[in-house]
Amino acid sequence: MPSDKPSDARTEARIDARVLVVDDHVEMGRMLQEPLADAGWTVDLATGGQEAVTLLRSRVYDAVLSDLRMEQVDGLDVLDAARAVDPELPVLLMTAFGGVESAVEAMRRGAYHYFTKPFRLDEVRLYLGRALEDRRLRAEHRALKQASQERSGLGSMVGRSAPMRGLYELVDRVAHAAAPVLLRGESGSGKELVARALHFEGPRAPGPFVAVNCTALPGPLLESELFGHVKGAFTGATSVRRGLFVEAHGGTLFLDEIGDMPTELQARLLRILEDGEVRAVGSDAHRTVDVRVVAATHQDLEARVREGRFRADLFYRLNVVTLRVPSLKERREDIPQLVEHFTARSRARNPRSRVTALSPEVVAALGAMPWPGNVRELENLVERLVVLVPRETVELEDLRPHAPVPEPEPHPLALAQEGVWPLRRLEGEYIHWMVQHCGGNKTRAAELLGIDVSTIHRRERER
Ligand SMILES: Nc1ncnc2c1ncn2[C@@H]1O[C@H](COP(=O)(O)OP(=O)(O)OP(=O)(O)O)[C@@H](O)[C@H]1O
Repeated sequence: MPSDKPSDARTEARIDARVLVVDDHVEMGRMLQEPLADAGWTVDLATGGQEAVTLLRSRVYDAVLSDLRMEQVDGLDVLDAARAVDPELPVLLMTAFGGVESAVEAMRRGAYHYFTKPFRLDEVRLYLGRALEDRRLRAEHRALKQASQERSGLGSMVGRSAPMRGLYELVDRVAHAAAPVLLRGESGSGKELVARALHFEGPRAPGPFVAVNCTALPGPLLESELFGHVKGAFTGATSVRRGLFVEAHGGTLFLDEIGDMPTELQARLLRILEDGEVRAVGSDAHRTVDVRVVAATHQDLEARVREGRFRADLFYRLNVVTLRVPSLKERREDIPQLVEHFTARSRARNPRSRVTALSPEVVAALGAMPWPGNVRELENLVERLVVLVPRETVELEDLRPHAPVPEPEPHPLALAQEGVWPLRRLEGEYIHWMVQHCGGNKTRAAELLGIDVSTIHRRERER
């Protein structure tokens, strides 16, 4: 039986939609057309199932309202045709009293709702409105999900330098494999971003991405956080905890700072990686989970293995696929693009800021800084400038209080004034000066010098 009338207010909202009404009695179709058009929808009429099927294949509809019993092509055929062109297209059927059996069959095949004749027009309008609203919400949800995936996939990573291009290629390949991954790289270089990209670029994207920092919790807490615990497993375990491995089922578990994981937990982690079975603290039962582990570290894991602080067997298991995330120093040419990206992001977060850009001198100075804290440090500095500088363009004097701006190197011509330098030496010094002047961006320096970037690399080696 059709359920009770929907009473929710959301059906009141007007939605721009195109509805197909199907009935082989023209008058019946016309009778429905007007009130539905009054509700704000565009209504097409099909006189019979055959015409409806043709229309469905040639136009995009948002909902179908069809009579169930029709000559030749009936409502069930219309339903099948509608679902073949768009499995989410809501189909509502009208049936005479006595046709309930086929209406039930229609519901089984995916119809949204059925009305038993005689029905009231406001009832049809209400259910149709609800179907359209559900469809709109579903589309909206899909769009949001896709946008958030793009934000989390490779699309969220900034930088076109050679090391980053190499990394993207590897991420793309590794995302589709099942083996655990070890990410290595300095603190703040973007390891978590890479872990997310591995998740969202691969087949596990619809599943959960769960991140945990192994240094954030003391051993026993980390253990129950990861593997879960049963009620009463230890003092204070007043409720059941599923654990992050179970939460990440079907997805990815990101174990940040794996080098700091206590050795007892390392043994348990190894067992899960080997047989996929998790046992909650205080429980005898095992649960099989399907989780891809991505671990990250900025430490020298080989040294920790030698010191007996990291299990060699776990290290070998994790080290099958290793990706190295380059430090910011190794990809200085990405700094201008990162600066632009973080400026735009900070502006969006601080709408009262007047800053729209950093001057080319500031960008060049940022390009020459050492960046021990990598991208995170650059991101924080840009945010500070966007919040604090009361001008549209950030100049060098704005930067000085916030960062150790390197003194510009003297121009080689000034140095050479004292004596005579062979032309080749002057050329070498000039190339070096230009690279510094461009904040380490060799591509830009090569452009300004009118030479190939490989010449810069060669001359630097000779220097
Ligand atoms: N290529 C990149 N493009 C854009 N933003 C980046 C990039 N790399 C890093 N970031 C940003 O820099 C910050 C630090 O990155 P992330 O947390 O991924 O580093 P991490 O290597 O995991 O650091 P830690 O070792 O300290 O955990 C984040 O805000 C991240 O969004």
